[in-house]
Amino acid sequence: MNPIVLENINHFYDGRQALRDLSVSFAENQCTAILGKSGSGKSTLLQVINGLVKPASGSVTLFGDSYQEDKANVLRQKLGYVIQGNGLFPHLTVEQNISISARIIGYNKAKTAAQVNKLMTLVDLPLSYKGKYPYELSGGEQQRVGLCRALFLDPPVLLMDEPLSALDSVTRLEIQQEIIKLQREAPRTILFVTHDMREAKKLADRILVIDRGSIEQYGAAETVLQHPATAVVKQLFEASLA
Ligand SMILES: Nc1ncnc2c1ncn2[C@@H]1O[C@H](COP(=O)(O)OP(=O)(O)OP(=O)(O)O)[C@@H](O)[C@H]1O
Repeated sequence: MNPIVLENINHFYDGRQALRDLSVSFAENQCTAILGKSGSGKSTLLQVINGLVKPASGSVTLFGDSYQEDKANVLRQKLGYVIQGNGLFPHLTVEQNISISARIIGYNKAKTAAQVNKLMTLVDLPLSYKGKYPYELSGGEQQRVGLCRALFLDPPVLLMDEPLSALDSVTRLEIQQEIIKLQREAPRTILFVTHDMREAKKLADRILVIDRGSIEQYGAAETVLQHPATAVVKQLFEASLA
């Protein structure tokens, strides 16, 4: 069973169509890069999957369940979500940011601390940063904290919306390596939005290209990169590598 299945999704903002009869499913433990021009619907697609956006029509099935069945909270716990610019709470410390969902699941102090330590170590954040506030961290460190927060409940699905786009190329490379390491040690289903073809090539098993809310091409990363199916995909790849 594929953990994420979308069928005939349509969504509109102020009458403008953002997703257009989109049907797609994502296989367990595969990493998919979502590519497309600005405004093509990539973020909306992730938000439909995590239940932040309720589509005008169509169905979203996660692990065999839909959001309609009063299971939204349980479903959301299966999804880690990392956004561009990290979305950390400025008034909370690194430790508090990472463990914000501890209460939902009823972790005690010891379990919470152990999970924070484990995740910070995994992404190479010094444990001495636990008491720091986001403004005291660099952009790359903040992004790592965002990643730890998304992974706190050990979700089987990780959704990342341009997690590395604001970072310098060295930090970007480091966090890409950490994502690869994470995926090797504890594979999960990852969907990440990126504008960077090299990043897609490095991290993704599969590539999904969307344009004006519809799927332009979806397949194994190598196949899509070597054989762009349409002029839109070709143009996107050329622009990204220029
Ligand atoms: N909250 C909103 N209210 C109104 N329109 C929106 C909203 N969110 C997105 N849109 C519009 O829906 C379309 C798809 O937006 P979306 O953010 O999903 O695209 P995207 O591919 O992620 O873009 P980008 O690469 O620039 O982040 C765009 O035309 C956008 O302007």
